[in-house]
Amino acid sequence: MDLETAKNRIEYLKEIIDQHNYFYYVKDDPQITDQEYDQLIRELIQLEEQFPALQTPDSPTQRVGGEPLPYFEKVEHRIPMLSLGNSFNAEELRDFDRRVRQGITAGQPRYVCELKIDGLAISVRYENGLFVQGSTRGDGTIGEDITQNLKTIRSLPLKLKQPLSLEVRGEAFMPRKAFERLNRIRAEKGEQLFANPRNVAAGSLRQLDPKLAAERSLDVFIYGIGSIEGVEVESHSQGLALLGDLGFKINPEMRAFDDIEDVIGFVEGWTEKRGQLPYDIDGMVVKVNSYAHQQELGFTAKSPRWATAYKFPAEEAVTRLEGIEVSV
Ligand SMILES: NC(=O)c1cc2c(=O)c3cc(F)ccc3oc2nc1N
Repeated sequence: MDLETAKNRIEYLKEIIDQHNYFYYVKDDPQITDQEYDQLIRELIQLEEQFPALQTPDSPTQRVGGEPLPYFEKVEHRIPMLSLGNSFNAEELRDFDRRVRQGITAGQPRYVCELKIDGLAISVRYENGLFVQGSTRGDGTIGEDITQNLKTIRSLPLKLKQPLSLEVRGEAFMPRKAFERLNRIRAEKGEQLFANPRNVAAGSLRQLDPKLAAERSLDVFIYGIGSIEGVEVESHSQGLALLGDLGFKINPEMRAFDDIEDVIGFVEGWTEKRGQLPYDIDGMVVKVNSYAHQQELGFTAKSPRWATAYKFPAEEAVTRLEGIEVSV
């Protein structure tokens, strides 16, 4: 095969494998069998080995990086990654609503409510549509560069559907089934079990060997735009729709409401239902939808005034201790 033919075949294979990655890992709706997929990947690996000059960083074969890193570089967030203030009950959500209404000068607030995924907050930067860097929140201003580990998360695109330059925020997590499978294997080996999926996700992404991260079946939901060039976005819901169109995995359970009483009904409804989800959530996030309203409301030293995390009441973890029941 000559270079030109190989170049065309490699471009075709990258495109088709990216599409099938999207269907399988982002839409959870595979269009071909695993065998057909593996055949495509194997052909691309062979062609890139035969024609090394044609291998590019955004190739699906580049997801599991090279050798373990000696340490993580530091990354300064251009837009600080803040943390959410908490609301613990309906009355505190009403207080949040009152503060929002006092803080905006025009219009009524519209709220977007999302599941609060219990994982590790990450920031991912794309330039002209290509994944260039991923980092942890760190202290909100300085995080750790975990690019090599984040590239192993198949639901995080290496190449966007449009060549945009932007920075997105999301939560990397371990699905509960993967967590249970991992602990079963550790139990068989007599190793200490992990306490919860969140610890495993954080631990897997903050260790230095990308091959280990690649084995942990991690996943991600993208929940916000840190910064974006060349596109006017006016609201959080519009931003999420754009992120979905670009190929990001967006959590489908978000809902928008105009009345805080409806927000309260929605978040309290999830207190019971959360056990049905294939991943852990530790609450709900309520955000003011309009970016103009968010701009007016601004931030405290460490949190946005336009969002709050509704924390579920602590689950009654009942343990049997020498025959008596205690709630912890
Ligand atoms: N864990 C989450 O599922 C989740 C977390 C955050 C944040 O931490 C967060 C922090 C901010 F300063 C602003 C918005 C945010 O929105 C968020 N939205 C989410 N869905």
